[in-house]
Amino acid sequence: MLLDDLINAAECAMLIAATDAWCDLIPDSVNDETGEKMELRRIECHPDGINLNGESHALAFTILSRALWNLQHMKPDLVKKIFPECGGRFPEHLADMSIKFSWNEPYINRYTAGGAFKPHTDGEALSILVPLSRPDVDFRGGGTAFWSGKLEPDVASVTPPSLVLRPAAGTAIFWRGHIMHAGLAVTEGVRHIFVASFTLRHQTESTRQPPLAPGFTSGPAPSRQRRNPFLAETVRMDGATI
Ligand SMILES: O=C(O)CCC(=O)C(=O)O
Ligand SMILES: [Fe+2]
Repeated sequence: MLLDDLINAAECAMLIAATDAWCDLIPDSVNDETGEKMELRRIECHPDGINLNGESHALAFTILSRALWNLQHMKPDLVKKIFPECGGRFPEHLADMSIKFSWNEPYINRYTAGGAFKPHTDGEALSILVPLSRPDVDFRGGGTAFWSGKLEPDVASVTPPSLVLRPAAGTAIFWRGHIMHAGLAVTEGVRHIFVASFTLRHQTESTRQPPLAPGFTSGPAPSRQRRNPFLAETVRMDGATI
């Protein structure tokens, strides 16, 4: 499924600049066996991260909340199927959910000429990928390939894909975690994408309420009114939320 303009041009440019600055700072990864430079670098852009600038990490969270917001309005029935953890009452139950990412995702993948990502499945409930750079302007080749049906990665790598998507920068691609896909080789230029695979899960009491620092009191139990989990809330020293 495709969703136009999830990230605007200025936001794409900001994420690209932050990624390139990080790559300039940290020497290129080198293949341990061959000693060659890796043409695919994966830079963490986690909402809780600190490696890029603050705007990038905040934007990662915004991108995901925008994506879920749009999905729940455009495809409510599909979203109920994808996230059965929400008890079929998405989005009301979103307030009780937290995001469990695959590995250290979200990442920004940066492909230079020759860079590719072999066929694989992401394994979580939902994957979202947003190209940040412009096909045929910033890079040539590349794109995301998909295979329909059940096949092993080594079979997929010698089978023509069923679909290749090379959408405009800022357009989101969504797919389910069991679908075989790959990043096709970039032939020229640099291709940047934002990518995250995740499942929603219930927050436990321990994730909901971190232990208080010495000197702080927890105050009365918070009320169970529904809140938008994407809005930050401030807890006063007496425990009330403002
Ligand atoms: O580059 C692409 O189009 C695919 C990237 C991907 O599948 C991933 O990072 O998990
Ligand atoms: Fe993937």
